[in-house]
Amino acid sequence: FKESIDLSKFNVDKIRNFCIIAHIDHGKSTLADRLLEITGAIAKTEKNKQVLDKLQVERERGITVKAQTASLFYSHQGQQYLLNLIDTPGHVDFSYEVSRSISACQGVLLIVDANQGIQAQTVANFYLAFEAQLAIIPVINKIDLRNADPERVESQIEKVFDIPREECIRISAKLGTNVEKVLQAVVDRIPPPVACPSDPFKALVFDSSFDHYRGVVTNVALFGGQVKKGDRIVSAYLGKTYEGELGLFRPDEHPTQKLYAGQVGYIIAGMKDVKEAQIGDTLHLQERPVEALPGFKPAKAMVFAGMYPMDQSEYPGLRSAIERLTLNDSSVTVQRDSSLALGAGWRLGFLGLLHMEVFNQRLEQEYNASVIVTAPTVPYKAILSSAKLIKEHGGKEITIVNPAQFPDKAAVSEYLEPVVLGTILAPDSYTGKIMSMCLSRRAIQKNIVYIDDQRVMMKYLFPLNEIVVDFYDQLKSLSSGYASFDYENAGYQTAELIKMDILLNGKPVEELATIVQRDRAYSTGKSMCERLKDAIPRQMFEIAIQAAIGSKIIARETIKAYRNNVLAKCYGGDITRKMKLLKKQAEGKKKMRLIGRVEVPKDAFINVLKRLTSE
Ligand SMILES: Nc1nc2c(ncn2[C@@H]2O[C@H](COP(=O)(O)OP(=O)(O)OP(=O)(O)O)[C@@H](O)[C@H]2O)c(=O)[nH]1
Repeated sequence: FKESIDLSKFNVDKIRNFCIIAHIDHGKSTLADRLLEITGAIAKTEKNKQVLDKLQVERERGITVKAQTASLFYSHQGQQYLLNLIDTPGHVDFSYEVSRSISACQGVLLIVDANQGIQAQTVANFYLAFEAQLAIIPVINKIDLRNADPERVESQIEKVFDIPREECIRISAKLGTNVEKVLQAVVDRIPPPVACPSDPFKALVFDSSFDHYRGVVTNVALFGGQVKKGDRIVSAYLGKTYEGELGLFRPDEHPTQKLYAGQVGYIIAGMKDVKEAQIGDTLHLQERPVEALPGFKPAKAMVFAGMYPMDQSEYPGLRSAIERLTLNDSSVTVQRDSSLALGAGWRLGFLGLLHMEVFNQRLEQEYNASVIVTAPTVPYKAILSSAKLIKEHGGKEITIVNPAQFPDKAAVSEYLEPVVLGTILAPDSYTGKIMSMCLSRRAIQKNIVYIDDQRVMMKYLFPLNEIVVDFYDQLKSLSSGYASFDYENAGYQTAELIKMDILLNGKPVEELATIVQRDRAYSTGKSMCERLKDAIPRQMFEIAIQAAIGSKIIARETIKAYRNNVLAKCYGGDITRKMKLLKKQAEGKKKMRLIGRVEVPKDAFINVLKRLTSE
């Protein structure tokens, strides 16, 4: 599809910018594919299934990670329209991407599965769109399913979102039923963008990606004026000047000579690093500066984990893989780190646990890197009381992402932990079980309502630390898969935090220090000692494994002494066999770390660090 497109004929009133929001698996990508087919952007073949889900991990997991954009041409009542579909990811961790996609739109298609009804992310996404004052078109999908119950879903939509049921469009994205009606609704119900063609060029950068050949591709929405190929463009954020190519996504890049007010497209301006393409930045012409649009708050990493190469010789390879991946995902923060046991590595910050898993999976799949990932932690804060430390840090408040930086209680007036507001939707028969699970995770109930005669919506304030590991899995399993969960950040609360050390024969093991909730210290300490006991082989002397808070020991395990004589296996005098065994033992030792006199195999660290908080 490479014919030249004359964009000048699309006045602002012929443009609609919209995105599709939905709970995971409710059919967003399938509907997007149908819209692309109907408008001729892609051919109708099996191969084109889920064109907007480009990454391998997306196809495999069936989730959208990175938002994509597509411009569609659509005739309605004798008029040609330019519809810009901005795809959005469908998981809690990526709600940041959803909100930035929304900022380039005037309306959304809110998809709800006709069988499953409203789920947690439907609610979260609805509020993002509602607060941004977008037109919301409710679409009930999968009406072809045998147990579809669109009536009931319409009642839920009326009750929870206060949208009249008559506004719902019932479709089957799979079969294409009523999809045309969706396009008509986009034209009829979503207002055109507010953008004045006679204003100076002003564009919002709402996303960016990295192309190995051409550098950074910025996705832009034009809030005013026009821009042509070769114009000198300035980024308001950095003040740098660029010159670039431009075009539309169809959904592949389709170069054009110009982009006009109200349109959505891309600019490739020779930026080398996505960090130059700040999301929320404003672009303008060099000779016509404009006032910058209100930007976004930068995405905040909420889950941190160490990443190390399996073997130090793989360090350079892993480094370049991480660099390349973060080029395309500016929400990952990277800091160099090193551990005595695991060698040189990084401490990476992610938006959430799934974000971390997806990143990890992409490292392995796309870059063939094998990595050790340590147990995730959340960013705690400390309010300092020691004048000396305040001076050192240049402020009272510090964020702690690494136990090694944990300031002593004597220098701190208050510790804080991040909290999130979680929404759970589930059939009411599971309410009791869910409530007691939430309670055991220190959650405070904020609200509970029935969205119909069988389904309950509960809101809880959770310490983030309590949901960062296996919360979602546990919720799914205790509700036989029927509960859904979403959360938004809700600031910080006071917490009783302490640093727990692990000692081997009295010597602290730096990489096993952890920050724990005071009343969890005992159980965490006990479980770490037990794990270490299993992971460290017996040695020639007794080994004491202890968990300690300051000088107080709170848990202990003992590994009995054992005479590890490898040569005992060789009876007779085969000297080469003896040499081989000795060499093997020496190699094994290289992979060990000596703590005091105790030899700890690398695997022991991996086992303890990896699974540490999963109980
Ligand atoms: N029966 C039926 N199945 C559908 C329909 N629409 C989508 N599906 C199926 O539902 C599953 C999820 O659809 P997707 O389009 O991948 O869902 P999604 O919302 O894009 O998922 P995320 O991108 O991860 O949020 C797929 O197996 C689709 O084939 C429909 O109208 N009817």
